[in-house]
Amino acid sequence: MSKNRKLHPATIWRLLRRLSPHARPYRTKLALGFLAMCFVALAEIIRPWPVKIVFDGILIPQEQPDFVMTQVLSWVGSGQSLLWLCCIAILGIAVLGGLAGYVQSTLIAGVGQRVVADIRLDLYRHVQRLSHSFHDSVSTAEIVSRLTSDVRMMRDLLIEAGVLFAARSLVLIGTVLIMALMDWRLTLAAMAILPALAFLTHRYGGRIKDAARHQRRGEGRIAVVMTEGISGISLVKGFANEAYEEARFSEQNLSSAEAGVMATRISAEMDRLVQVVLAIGTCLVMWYGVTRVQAGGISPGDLLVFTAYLTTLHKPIRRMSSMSARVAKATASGERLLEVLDLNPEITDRPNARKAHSLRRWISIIDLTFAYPGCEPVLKNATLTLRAGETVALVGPSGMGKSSVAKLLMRFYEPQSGRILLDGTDIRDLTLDSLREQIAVVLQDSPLFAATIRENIAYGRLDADEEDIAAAARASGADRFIRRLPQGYDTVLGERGETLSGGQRQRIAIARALLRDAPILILDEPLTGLDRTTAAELVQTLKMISRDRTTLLIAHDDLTLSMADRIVHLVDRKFAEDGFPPLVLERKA
Ligand SMILES: Nc1ncnc2c1ncn2[C@@H]1O[C@H](COP(=O)(O)OP(=O)(O)OP(=O)(O)O)[C@@H](O)[C@H]1O
Repeated sequence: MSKNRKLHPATIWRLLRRLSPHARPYRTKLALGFLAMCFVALAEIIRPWPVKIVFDGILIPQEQPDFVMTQVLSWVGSGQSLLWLCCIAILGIAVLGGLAGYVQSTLIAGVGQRVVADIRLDLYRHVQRLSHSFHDSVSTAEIVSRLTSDVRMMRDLLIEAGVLFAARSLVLIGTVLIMALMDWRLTLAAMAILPALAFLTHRYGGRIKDAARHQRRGEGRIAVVMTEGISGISLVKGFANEAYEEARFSEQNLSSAEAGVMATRISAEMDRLVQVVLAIGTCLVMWYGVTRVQAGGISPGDLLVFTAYLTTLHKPIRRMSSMSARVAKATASGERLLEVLDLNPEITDRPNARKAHSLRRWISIIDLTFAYPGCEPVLKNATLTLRAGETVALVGPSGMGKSSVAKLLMRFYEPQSGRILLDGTDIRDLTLDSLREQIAVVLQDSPLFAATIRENIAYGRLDADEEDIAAAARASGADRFIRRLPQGYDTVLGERGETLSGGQRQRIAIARALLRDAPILILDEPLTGLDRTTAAELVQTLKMISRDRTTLLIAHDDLTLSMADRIVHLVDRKFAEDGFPPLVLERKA
């Protein structure tokens, strides 16, 4: 049996400790919920007593009534008024118990929802801050699944394990206490099945957790296949690969469903065995209880209370066993959440990092060696200087590492050795935010959001006003086509800006970069996929905006290269100035 097949109390404890701070702000509501829960437990415990009183006071009056009966009889007498009192008590218990139950459920469910929202926010914040290496290794859909369904399962853990466990324990302890006061021998007989129930819960909990973990993983994979199939719908249709996608989806779908069926089957199997054990318990109590009544140890009313209690007792025990299954499922989700929460961003601010105030904006890459985890180095002892305000074009065969240089400049990754200096300061001694504030980026396919054009441009500087946004759009040449759109700047774009043409998307991306007004500009193949006329127009715009900025231009084509002051080749993991044999490119006059 694998280590994970059991329901580990230590894991639950670790999860509760880690996640319970989120419940702390709701202490008052939880306390009120707990109070209501005590009322529910009390109602549950006193529920069978009016019937016992009717039995032992009216139907089969006892010669030697017990303490409770003596008190009731001396108070109310044994006539019609006792029957009335019992009826009113039954009603009262139902109404008040129901009310307390309502308060308990609504308060606790409300807190549960809020706690889930807080945990989700925390996780989202954390995921946003994790380094690129994490995002390289985990798919978007997988992250989304952790943020949604796994977090939802946490509510089960916090509420089920933390709160309802307490409620059910209260009922259990109270009932056992009263039973023991009434007749300890009969109580022992009723308790005889507890070890069997505990064993079943323990044994099946681990298996259910295992199956649930498989199901959750399967759901994560479904989300991945689904996201890819839907977001890449043009590709799927273009290659007429609908049937292939369907088969891929169907395989994951089936495997997740099978894991779900397995979890349900194990749950049902456990339920069946629990029922049998409970029936054995009832037989024991009935048999021994009748003997005790005949021997005069307890009254017939007491036996009635006992059998009623047995059902009361069974309920929390049964719920606890099904709860253990839910907790097991939630623990599997919780572990997945902790896996993410326990990760620390690899790239963070150094303790004495200071803010970047780039004045001259020259960049020196010195003796830099960099490799992606587990890969061959992309750069090896590479050295390059970008003087303040110049546009340096980086050229080289595809896959050589040009974009990686840009990512290293933005400190998305850490080099294995060497340094990158900004105005003479190692970028690792600058705060990450201030470093990235110095840089504006235009990529070959800059991502746009499914938001308005205005919001997409303003993403470059969130506090930009209307005039700044329009000015940036005018400078990038986007203003003309935006104004022709029926909703202008309020036009909501399709996912990833797909309702615009490639050239229009690039102009919006340039406007966004312009709005940032950063001293350093990274242009990573900004004209890819554009026709010659559009590209030529954009080159003019880019030339204008890169004039006073230190610009790293990653390019292949001569049109883009015409913007460069200097051309540098990336060959054999090093930078080399122009004139390198495979590419004969002229230095710009
Ligand atoms: N996140 C990553 N993890 C591992 N390897 C990566 C990662 N990103 C890029 N690579 C690899 O590093 C190498 C350099 O990639 P990079 O994107 O920097 O090349 P490039 O010169 O910009 O290519 P292109 O001109 O085609 O855009 C490639 O071999 C690529 O497969």
